[in-house]
Amino acid sequence: MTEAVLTLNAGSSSLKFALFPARGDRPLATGLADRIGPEGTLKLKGRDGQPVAAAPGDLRSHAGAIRAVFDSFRGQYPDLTLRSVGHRVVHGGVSHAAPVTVTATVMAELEALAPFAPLHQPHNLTGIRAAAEAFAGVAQVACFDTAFHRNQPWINDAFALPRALYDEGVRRYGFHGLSYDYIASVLPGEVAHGRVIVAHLGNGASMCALHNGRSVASTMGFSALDGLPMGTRCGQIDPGVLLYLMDQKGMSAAQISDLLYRQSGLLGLSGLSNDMRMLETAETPEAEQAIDYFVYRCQREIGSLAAAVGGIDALVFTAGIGENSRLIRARICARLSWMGIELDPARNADNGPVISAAGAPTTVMVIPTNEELVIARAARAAVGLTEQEAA
Ligand SMILES: Nc1ncnc2c1ncn2[C@@H]1O[C@H](COP(=O)(O)OP(=O)(O)O)[C@@H](O)[C@H]1O
Ligand SMILES: CC(=O)OP(=O)(O)O
Ligand SMILES: [Mg+2]
Repeated sequence: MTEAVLTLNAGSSSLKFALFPARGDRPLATGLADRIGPEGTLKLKGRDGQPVAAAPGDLRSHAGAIRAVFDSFRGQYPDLTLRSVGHRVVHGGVSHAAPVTVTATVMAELEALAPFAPLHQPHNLTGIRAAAEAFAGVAQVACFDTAFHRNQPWINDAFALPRALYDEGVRRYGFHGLSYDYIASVLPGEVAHGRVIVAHLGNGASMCALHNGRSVASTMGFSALDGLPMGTRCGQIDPGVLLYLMDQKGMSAAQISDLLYRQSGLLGLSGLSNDMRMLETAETPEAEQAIDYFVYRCQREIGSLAAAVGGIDALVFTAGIGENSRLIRARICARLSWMGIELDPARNADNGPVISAAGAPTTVMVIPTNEELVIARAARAAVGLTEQEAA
């Protein structure tokens, strides 16, 4: 019998899967269901990363896609027993500082948080409902992007608004916590207990200042819009702009939401693409300005987070841009020599793990993130599977 846990990361139109064994860090298989609906597609990879044929299935719904993925995995592992399903859930609100097994009460609580993360949370909950339908009786475990930040000091949790708003949940939650949790768990000994800034630079992008492996401050706040500019999100913005859009241009909340979440950031500035790879090769002045803006805001946020923890021992790059773009890393670090940051160009070209120059006071690293593994560990723990690595 192959005992396994499934992890699920639900986006608006895609679902990422990984099947993990009862013990060990390497997935047995991974999958991506894209454009769920009439034109849904399913791509699967085996343990060696090679593509595997998908079983036929109904990709019009999330539940259908989940079943098709699991049937495909069962084709590879005929004696597969699923012990639990772990889900990335973007928002856990004020109370969830750890993963939780989903009950009807928990589900109602998470539904009530949907207005706080309108473009992420509903999809996460669809994933939970679909998995519960596809695998009746199997534990569904919610793992929150916000949980890792819940113990930040009040001063980083609050806005300078009337207290009643704080009390009703208008706080700086911070996101990408599963990614930061993973990075904190693999930091090398000499920096693990120190002060570290982790730059999660993907399509969504944020940074987090860690001290002794715990989150002290982060760039995202109440929503996943704040802080750094992103693929299509604006990042930090003067709230006066929103008042102007409402009062003077008569824009509705839905229109403003679409503008800030889907039409801004790298896409809005470049007029070309949200994809950093494309901007790096495009030779338009607007694409260059979009990169300049991204780099500059990264530098400013690093300075701000360093101030929050009183100076740093290490800077870690992760996620799509952070792991792969030597250009962006070099450009961000170029103006940070005042913080003891100096890159070794050859190490940077090799994508790390250590990319700082020998003898530089601040260690700079590239560490690939692994949100799936954090989810898998929580899904195992929830059903009492222990974590010793299989021999
Ligand atoms: N080699 C590369 N050079 C520059 N950017 C890259 C490279 N590989 C991936 N990226 C960028 O990483 C981003 C996607 O990051 P990812 O962490 O996968 O995002 P998400 O999980 O939020 O969808 C895109 O902007 C993509 O262009
Ligand atoms: C919270 C968040 O921004 O997530 P993502 O980067 O997956 O959009
Ligand atoms: Mg991501």
